[in-house]
Amino acid sequence: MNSSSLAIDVTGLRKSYGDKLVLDGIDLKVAEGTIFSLLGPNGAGKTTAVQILSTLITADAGEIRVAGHDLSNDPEAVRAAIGVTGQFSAVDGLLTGAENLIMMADLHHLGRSEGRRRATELLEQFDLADVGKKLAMTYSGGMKRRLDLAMTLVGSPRIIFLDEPTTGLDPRSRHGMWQLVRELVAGGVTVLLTTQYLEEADQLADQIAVLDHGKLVAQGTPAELKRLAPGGHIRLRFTAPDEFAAAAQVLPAASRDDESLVLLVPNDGSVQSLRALLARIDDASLEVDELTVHTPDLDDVFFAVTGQPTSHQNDDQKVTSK
Ligand SMILES: Nc1ncnc2c1ncn2[C@@H]1O[C@H](COP(=O)(O)OP(=O)(O)OP(=O)(O)O)[C@@H](O)[C@H]1O
Repeated sequence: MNSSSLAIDVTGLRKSYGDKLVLDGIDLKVAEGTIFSLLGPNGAGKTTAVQILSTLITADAGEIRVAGHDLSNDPEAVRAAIGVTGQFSAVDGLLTGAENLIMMADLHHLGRSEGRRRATELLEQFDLADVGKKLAMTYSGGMKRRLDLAMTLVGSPRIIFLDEPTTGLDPRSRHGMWQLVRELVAGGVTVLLTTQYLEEADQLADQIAVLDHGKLVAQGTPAELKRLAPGGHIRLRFTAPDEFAAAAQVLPAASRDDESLVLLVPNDGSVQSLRALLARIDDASLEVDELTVHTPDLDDVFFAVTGQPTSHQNDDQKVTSK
């Protein structure tokens, strides 16, 4: 990749706290106008990486360029090009949404009328126009996150760091944030996103780097990473032992769990192969209690590359016959 088209270009980044090595020589290449996700469990070093790239703390070693500027020589230029939304919100609960935005506009020296114009525009864009005159402390978690992101955008940054932007949000607010992030990138902004949610990285990221114990253990597009994981299967659960035994005869490739009356049939998750399996079940007049399709997802990748399961390993799509 041509280094001039990289929004973030990091080589050999290292950081220790005392004798604890937090980042052990990581490389990150983030193309302009893309979403790059740094994915990892708690304590992997994600926040430390964002703090370094956004000039809040210094690295022990490494070459870092952000928006074309060398971070150690020209941190001011880096600061002018970036916006950061962290785990700790910049929102002041005792100000209204509009006042929070105007305060940011003042910090960016936008001038009074331009500041108001920008605040109104951002309240609209972030679906906060109705509550713009209410105190931010009355906002829901999702609304506060949206306001926080809107405040980051007041200075029109080209690169945005989002540190775990949806942690603690309900699914609806999480989807709302994802949509906003997609819109920002469609407008040409580059996003570096840290998350511990595999689904979030899968939904948003063009490129994902998996960070574990301060090292990058895998990197690629979501599709490339999924190829690292073992294949998918269809899980069939039966209530009647004789149905289970008959099904095991009909589907000899399946691995069986006699105790829970479950068969795992290797399957690529395509509609075609699912249809073929259902036809075989139908032909043999088998009574299946529950059918679950398990396609390899980033959870499997995570497990494959870190050896640790994630907290939401069993979120498969279930189809129950009752
Ligand atoms: N100021 C500090 N002093 C000492 N150790 C620190 C400091 N900041 C972070 N650490 C340690 O560095 C490691 C990485 O922390 P970091 O916050 O970067 O992880 P993370 O991947 O962002 O996790 P989380 O999702 O919990 O924020 C942790 O073990 C943490 O305890």
